[in-house]
Amino acid sequence: MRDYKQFYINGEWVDPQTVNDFDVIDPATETVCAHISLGGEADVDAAVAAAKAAFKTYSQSTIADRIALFERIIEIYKRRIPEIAEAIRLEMGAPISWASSAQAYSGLGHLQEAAEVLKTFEWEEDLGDHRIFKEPIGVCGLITPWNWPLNQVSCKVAPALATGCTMVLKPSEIAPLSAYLYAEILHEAGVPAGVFNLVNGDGPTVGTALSKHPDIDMMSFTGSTRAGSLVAQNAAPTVKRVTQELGGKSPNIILDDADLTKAVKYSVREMFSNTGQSCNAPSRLLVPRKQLPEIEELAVAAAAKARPGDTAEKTTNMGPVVSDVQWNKIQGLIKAGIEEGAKLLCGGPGLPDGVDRGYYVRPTIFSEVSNDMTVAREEIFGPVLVIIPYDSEEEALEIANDTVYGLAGYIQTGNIERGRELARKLRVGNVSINGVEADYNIPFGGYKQSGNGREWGSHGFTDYLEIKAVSGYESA
Ligand SMILES: NC(=O)c1ccc[n+]([C@@H]2O[C@H](COP(=O)([O-])OP(=O)(O)OC[C@H]3O[C@@H](n4cnc5c(N)ncnc54)[C@H](O)[C@@H]3O)[C@@H](O)[C@H]2O)c1
Repeated sequence: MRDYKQFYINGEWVDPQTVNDFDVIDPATETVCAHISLGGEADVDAAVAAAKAAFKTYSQSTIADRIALFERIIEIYKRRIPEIAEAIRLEMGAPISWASSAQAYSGLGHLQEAAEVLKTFEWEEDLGDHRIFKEPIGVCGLITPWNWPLNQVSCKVAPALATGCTMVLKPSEIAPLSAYLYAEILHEAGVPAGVFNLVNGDGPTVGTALSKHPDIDMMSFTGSTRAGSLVAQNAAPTVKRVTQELGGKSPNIILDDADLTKAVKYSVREMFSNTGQSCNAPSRLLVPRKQLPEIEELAVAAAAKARPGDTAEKTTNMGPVVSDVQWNKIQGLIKAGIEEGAKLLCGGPGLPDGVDRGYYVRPTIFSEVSNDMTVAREEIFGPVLVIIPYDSEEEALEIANDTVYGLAGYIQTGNIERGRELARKLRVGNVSINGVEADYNIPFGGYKQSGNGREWGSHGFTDYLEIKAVSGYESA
């Protein structure tokens, strides 16, 4: 078993100031797969001091230097993909085929995109007698969750590095292994000492210390709405910028002109991917009431394709959920669905057939759900889909927007123009029509309690930049 107990501060691997070991659990086997250390305020102070000192020179580095740095990072990342995939499999239970493709490659995608954006990004513009400069904001505190571990790390570190910021990363203590490898990659690529620092730890200790720190200029947080709100509250006295990517309960509207077989197959597969643990999962399936019986039948058939099992096995397409805490929470929500009168189409409480260990959840679909039921309102973060019937497109839109969240929306239709019109009326940051996937160059983020700020691509640079207007550029 590898030792992951050190922190990466000022270009070196260092021991924590106080010993505080923590077990990382493989959720597929419920066994310890690694040990990390949980840091404290003193570790945060050392990392922030290193980042603050490094900002003086790194913020002045040339764009050509940063592009060359990204090229080195990308090469090393590619070489280490099999190790990264294995780390993600162990830390959060992604089946190896999924960990090697979607999960590991998402970290690479953000690096490649940032390198591309760097080549053409406009760092200044002239407005009459004035010049507007975009400058790195300073020292950034980055806090990430366990569900897409390197996707989240990379979509923060890449724009921070590209814009000339320095940073302290605190990955999820539940899934910290791939972030450790990421730090090794940055070290090998020659990221200057102090530019990137990693301190492991829990939210209430290290997360709070970062949020409150007077020498941190911005916090970029991804995780639950509960913790994101605490970060903002702790950051408020020092008036630092806070960007948040939080939870979701995203609607997926099947319109009455959709190809039902294709639409339902896609909708169920998309909901169950990553074992339902995606903030933008299409978790509320809104369907025309008159087509409900046919859709229910198609949905059950699609759910039968989910194969929960050994995460090391290439044919497994559904892993466990990340922890016993999440497993128990999901069981409670499934029971609430049954008690509140939703119709259970498949799945339900307990472990899937043939599984006797691991935090596996039965792929579950509820139908005849109304939007005020607990399963329609709360983010479940597991393989649980709810089907909500509607009687008109207006009603579908009303139900879709009737949530505190506003991260993503999905539309299935045979008429693309109709889908585009409806997309404009959804109060969400990202809409996918007919299964078109997001690209790394589009902005990603939410309306309402799903957060603020946008990550990914050139829009993602904005969160890490200050704007300076210099008057005195009048032409002679
Ligand atoms: N919108 C997005 O882009 C996006 C992406 C992934 C996950 N999520 C959301 O994340 C949640 C699941 O992740 P999770 O369970 O790891 O969430 P979480 O909020 O419990 O933890 C996320 C991170 O925040 C830290 N944290 C916890 N309490 C904190 C505090 N008081 N101060 C500072 N940091 C604190 C944790 O240690 C972890 O690193 C879901 O709600 C999901 O929707 C959102």
